[in-house]
Amino acid sequence: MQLVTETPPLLRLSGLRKEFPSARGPVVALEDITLSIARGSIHGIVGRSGAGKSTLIRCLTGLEQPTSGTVDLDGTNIPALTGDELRAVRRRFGMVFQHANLLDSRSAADNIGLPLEIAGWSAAERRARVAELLDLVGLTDRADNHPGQLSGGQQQRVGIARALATRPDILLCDEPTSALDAGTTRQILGLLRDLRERLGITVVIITHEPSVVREVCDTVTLLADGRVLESGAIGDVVADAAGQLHRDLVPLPPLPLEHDGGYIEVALGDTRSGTTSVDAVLALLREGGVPAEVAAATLETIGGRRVGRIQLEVDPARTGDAVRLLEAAHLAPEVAA
Ligand SMILES: Nc1ncnc2c1ncn2[C@@H]1O[C@H](COP(=O)(O)OP(=O)(O)OP(=O)(O)O)[C@@H](O)[C@H]1O
Repeated sequence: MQLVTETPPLLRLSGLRKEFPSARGPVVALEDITLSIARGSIHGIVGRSGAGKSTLIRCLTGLEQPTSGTVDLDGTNIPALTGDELRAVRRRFGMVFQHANLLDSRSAADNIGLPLEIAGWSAAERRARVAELLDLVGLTDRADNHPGQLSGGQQQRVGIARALATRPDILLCDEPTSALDAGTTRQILGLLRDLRERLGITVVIITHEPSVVREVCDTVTLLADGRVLESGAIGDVVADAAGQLHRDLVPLPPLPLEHDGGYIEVALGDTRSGTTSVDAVLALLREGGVPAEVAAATLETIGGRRVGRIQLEVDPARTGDAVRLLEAAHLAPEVAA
């Protein structure tokens, strides 16, 4: 983790703004986006629908011209490029999508080789590279299968191999596991981590799934309404008990459908405000004269940091007292609605 955050950024976005014209005036899709992505890191971009994730990716890859700001890739400002230079820089990005969108008429090997054909590689060079790529994604024995003979996870592996064919520096993955079940998702995330280790490639993952970020990302950016709301190393963002990413990445089970309002949530573990245990929270409330019970709790290691959340049930008439006691101890309580 330390190594990843200390290496110089491969991508640096600065003051990025994107406006779209519309009949009702300009729509601001991105506003003052400044963030860095370290070489060899796995960076997650999260945010609700409409937050600006797709627009950001399109600006990164030069498919969309930002209204202002810079996208610096290794010292090259992508929005300033045109023609051949822009086409060359686009080849430094490999794209993986939710659905692999493979050609049914072609075998796995021939799907993987397609970008090499387009780039003018000879048949012999293609064969050697495709064999390497099939091995890299663990599909050597499936080379001759057509997409219809492959599972969803295997198809996604072919999609990843195809994205890596021309040796890009950055693998941009747009919701790569959204169409997959939990087990297959873990395998694909394991593959992405493995590729980063073996190839040193930088991976950017757009996702709405907090579990993806928890499992595989070193750093993360939360977008909301076109702005960066939070950004940083996973261990740091989960330690900010008042932050949105802390709540998203350290989930608790939902509250009972019908309840009388006596539920309070508090961060546990090694947060920025100190270390908190379940026992300490319960003792604090008991000593303050507000009995509480644990309705749910979670504690896990994320980004090398032990963090969690606890859901407390208190007498609804004493919720305010409980909140005051917890606030006095700097525990950032939240009354669960
Ligand atoms: N070509 C366009 N013309 C006008 N408005 C656009 C255009 N593209 C995006 N927008 C607007 O910009 C904002 C950000 O959209 P964007 O598609 O980047 O969000 P997103 O986070 O990728 O959402 P989703 O997860 O649903 O794909 C939205 O308000 C959207 O309506």
